[in-house]
Amino acid sequence: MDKTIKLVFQDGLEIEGKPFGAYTSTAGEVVFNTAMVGYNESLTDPSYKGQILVMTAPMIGNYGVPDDKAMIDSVEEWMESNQIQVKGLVISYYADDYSHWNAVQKLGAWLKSQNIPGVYGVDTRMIAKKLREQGSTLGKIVADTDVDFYNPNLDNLVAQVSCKEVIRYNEGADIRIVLVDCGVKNNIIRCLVSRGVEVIRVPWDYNYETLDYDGLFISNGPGDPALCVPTINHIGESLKGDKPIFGICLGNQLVSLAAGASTYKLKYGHRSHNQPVQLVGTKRCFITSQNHGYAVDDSKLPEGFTTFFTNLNDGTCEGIRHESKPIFTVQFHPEAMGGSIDTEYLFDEFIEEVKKYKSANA
Ligand SMILES: N[C@@H](CCC(=O)O)C(=O)O
Repeated sequence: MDKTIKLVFQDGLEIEGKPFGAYTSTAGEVVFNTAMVGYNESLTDPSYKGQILVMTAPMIGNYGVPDDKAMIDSVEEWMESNQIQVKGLVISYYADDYSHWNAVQKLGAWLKSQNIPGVYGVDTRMIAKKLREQGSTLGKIVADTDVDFYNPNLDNLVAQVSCKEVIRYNEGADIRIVLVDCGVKNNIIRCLVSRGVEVIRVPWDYNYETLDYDGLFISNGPGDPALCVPTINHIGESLKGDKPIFGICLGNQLVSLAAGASTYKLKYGHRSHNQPVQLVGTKRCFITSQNHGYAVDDSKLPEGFTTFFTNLNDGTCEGIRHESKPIFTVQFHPEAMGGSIDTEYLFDEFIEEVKKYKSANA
């Protein structure tokens, strides 16, 4: 008889599916992503640490998996980090046969090689509707043995995915950017390096004020932002100075917390590549790539800060900026990967601000 595998929710709902990837049990927070493409990028995005990812695109696996070991300029060429970060993957139709010019293996084989279970043959749109109505919930994938539910948001996931030592890219360039790695996606490094700057990637709790640098970047990352106390304290010190600061996703939340704002958990988060955001004060809308469960409460921002972008679906805060200093942060992902690149220009604006700062302080 063919093996089966179950997705079990905390409220008792059990959904039986077919296994692919590793035949093993796991637990985490169940989240859904409605993007039509980008499963390789999502699976390796460190912000998904501790989560069981439900992808609602009807067919997954059809374009295979590229070489996850291939490197360009010291970062994985095709992936967003050096390993699969999700705890498990749940999809509707699994395409075991793949066809794409850069694919080297099947999705199922790749999951198996990293001991990550997959469930297919389930109604992922029903699961998305359930999570939208009830909110994010814990769940588990049960193969041969049962496991306990696990809440990743109680753990310091950032410490697990951050680099352990300082890494420099494009060393010797004129402009030096400190990148606080809370679980950085590789495309953020690519977006900075391709603009000709040196990137000094430091661990999440590193005291970067000991370094010689011109601009500060705070990365994306997993879990509850309020747990990143050392990072928040370091950013608090930086906010007193004049160096340009740019933060993405968790970076937006950490800069906001350091400034004195608060964060809260959204009912089910934003995870897709078609989230519309409005640049406050204009009628300009950008389509953005997103992956987050928490948000900044902009109903009471600290003095000097104002809302940068607003989500046009639910009105939530999509970033803040300082009224007089070159400090701005966004909840969405301007580096995309996969997703729309409408807002990649924010990297250019950041580097321009850093250049201005550097020449004014030369
Ligand atoms: N972990 C945070 C940030 C996600 C990210 O940086 O991608 C959240 O879920 O809201």
